[in-house]
Amino acid sequence: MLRIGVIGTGMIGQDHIRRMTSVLAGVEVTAVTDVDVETAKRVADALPGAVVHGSGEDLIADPGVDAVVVCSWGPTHEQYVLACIAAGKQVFCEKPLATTEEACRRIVEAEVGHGRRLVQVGYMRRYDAAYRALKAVVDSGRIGAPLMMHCAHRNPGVPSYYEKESAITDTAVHEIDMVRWMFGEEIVAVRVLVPRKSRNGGDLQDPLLFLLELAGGAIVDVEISVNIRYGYDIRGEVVGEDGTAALGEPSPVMVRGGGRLAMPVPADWRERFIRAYDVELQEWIDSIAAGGPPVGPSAWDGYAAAVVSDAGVAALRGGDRVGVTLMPRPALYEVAP
Ligand SMILES: NC(=O)C1=CN([C@@H]2O[C@H](COP(=O)(O)OP(=O)(O)OC[C@H]3O[C@@H](n4cnc5c(N)ncnc54)[C@H](O)[C@@H]3O)[C@@H](O)[C@H]2O)C=CC1
Ligand SMILES: O=C1[C@@H](O)[C@H](O)[C@@H](O)[C@H](O)[C@H]1O
Repeated sequence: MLRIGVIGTGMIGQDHIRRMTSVLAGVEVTAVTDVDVETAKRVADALPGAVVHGSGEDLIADPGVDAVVVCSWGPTHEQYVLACIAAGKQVFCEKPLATTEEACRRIVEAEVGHGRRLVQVGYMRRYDAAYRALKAVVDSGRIGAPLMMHCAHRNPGVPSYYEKESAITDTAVHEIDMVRWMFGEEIVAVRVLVPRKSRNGGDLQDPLLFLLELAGGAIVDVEISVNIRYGYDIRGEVVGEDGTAALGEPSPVMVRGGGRLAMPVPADWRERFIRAYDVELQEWIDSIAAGGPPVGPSAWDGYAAAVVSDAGVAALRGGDRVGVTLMPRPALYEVAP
C-alpha cells in the first residue's frame, strides 16, 4: 500500500481523497493538512487512522507518508513541491505546477539537482478517453497535417480564489498543456482578444479568446468563458489538410421526446473528467509503487505551461503578440511534450 499525504482538502483535494479511498487500488490516505484546519479535521474524520498535520512541511516530513498529493491553491504549490524534492519524496501536484515561470524554473532546477524525477503535474486531459482518441486520429495522419484547432473551455462559474488573470493561469493552462501534447510541439507566441463582456462576469474579462501559435505554424484558438451558467462544456476540433476531427459529446445518453433531442451537460470538471482523474492517479500510483519515475506530465511540462501562461497574462494586460522562449530542456526530461 502506498501511503499518501494530501495537502489542501478543498474541492479537488476531497475529490482525489474520495477516489484514492474508494476507487483506486494500492493506495491509502494516511495524512492530510489544510490552512483551514476545521476542513482538514472534518475530512480526516472519514479516514480511519489518518493524521491531521499543522503544516504541509510537517506532512511531508511524516515517515508515515510515502508520497504527497498537493491540492492547495496554485501560489502555494512551489513551497510544497520544493520541500518534497528536498525530502526525496514523490509528489503529484495539481495544476498549475506554480503560477510563474520563475517558480517553475526553481522546481525544475531542484529536480534536476536531485537527479531523478519526483514530480508529476495534474494535467489530466492527457488521460481523457476523448482527447486520447482525438490525438490518435491526428497522429494516424487520417486528416493530414493538423493546421488549426478550435477549442472552447466553458465553466458555469468560478471558484473563490479566481482573479482576472486566472482565465489564463487557472483555466486556459489546461489547453496550453493539451495543445503541446496534442501537436507534440512547443507554443512560440500567444495573443489575447477581448470581446464584449458578459453581464455574468463581474470584474473579470469574460469571455476572452486566447490564440496560440505553434512552432510548426499551426494556430489554436481557445474561447474561455467562465460564467456561462448552463454547465461545464469542453470542446476541441482539429482541422487538418484533408479532414477534421472533434471531441465527441461526453454524455453517454441522448433523450428524444416532446419534439426535442436532449443530452445532459456536465455540471463541472469533476463530472466531465471523472475517469481521466482516475486513470491519471492510478497510473501515477502504479509507477511510483513499482519504484519507477512518474510517467505523466513532468516538471518540465509544468514549466513550459507556465512560460506560455505568463505570456498570456502579458497579452491580456495589453500586449499584442507575445513571444514565448523556453530555457534549454534538461536531459532529465528527454521525451517530447
Ligand atoms: N485538474 C483540474 O481539473 C483541477 C485542478 N484544480 C487545481 O487544484 C488546486 C485547488 O483547487 P480547488 O480544490 O478548486 O480549490 P479549493 O479552494 O476548493 O481548495 C483549496 C484548499 O487549499 C487550502 N489551502 C490554501 N492554501 C494552503 C496552504 N498554504 N497550505 C495548505 N492548504 C492550503 C484551502 O484552504 C482550500 O481548502 C488549484 O491549484 C486548482 O488549479 C482545481 C480544480 C480542477
Ligand atoms: O482546473 C480547473 C479549475 O481549477 C479551473 O478553475 C477551471 O476553469 C477548469 O475547467 C478546471 O479543470
